[in-house]
Amino acid sequence: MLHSIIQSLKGGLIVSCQALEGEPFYGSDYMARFAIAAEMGNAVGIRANTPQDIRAIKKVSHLPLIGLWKQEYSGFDVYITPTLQEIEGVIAAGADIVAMDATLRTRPGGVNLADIVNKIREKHQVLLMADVSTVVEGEEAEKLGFDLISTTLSGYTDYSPQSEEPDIQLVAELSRKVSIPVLAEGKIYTPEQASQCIQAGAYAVVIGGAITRPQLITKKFTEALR
Ligand SMILES: CC(=O)N[C@H](C=O)[C@@H](O)[C@H](O)[C@H](O)COP(=O)(O)O
Repeated sequence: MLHSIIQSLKGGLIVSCQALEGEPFYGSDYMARFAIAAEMGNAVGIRANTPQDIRAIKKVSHLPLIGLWKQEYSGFDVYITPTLQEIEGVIAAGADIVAMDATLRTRPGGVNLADIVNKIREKHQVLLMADVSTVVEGEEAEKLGFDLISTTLSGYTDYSPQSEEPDIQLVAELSRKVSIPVLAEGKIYTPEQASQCIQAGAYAVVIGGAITRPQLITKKFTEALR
């Protein structure tokens, strides 16, 4: 079952349906509609933030769902599903895959990533996705027993390349160096870039803003007219 979920993502597009408070499309109903639109466009999976959005999407879509829960803890940089509490919340909401920060940065509560992975494995049958920003973090995630890796955090840690472009080099290098699937995620704005990621070795591609954040899409066009 878990293996067939991974298989079903191969070579496909996963749409990240996320809006934070303050964004025009903030709200689980909007996210559910984006998920329906993604399915109509032949996406193979959905990525979603918060138990509330995950539940709303699960009601309208049968696509595999990568769940996360962004939470900020004062004094810590890690915010994507940072502690066991958020992980349990995402699993309880019905996510098929739990995405979490798998950087080597200090986590709230001082808990280490290996302990977190072991604790989930003892209790749950769920796939684990490591959101990383470097090759070393990806290699470490494979050793810890993650099922998939995503390049989500490249450009969002202060020691990874700060670029407006997708980190295709990271996708390529990681795909060569680890044996678990590597997903390309972050700053992919065009179909050509998505295709380049697959050619570079990505198992699948995750796109968020370019599909589900209309204010960002609009800005790309208005900037081109300047
Ligand atoms: C860094 C971070 O917090 N990334 C988040 C992870 O879930 C989302 O805000 C992104 O939308 C997602 O990764 C897809 O990326 P992009 O929207 O660039 O296509």
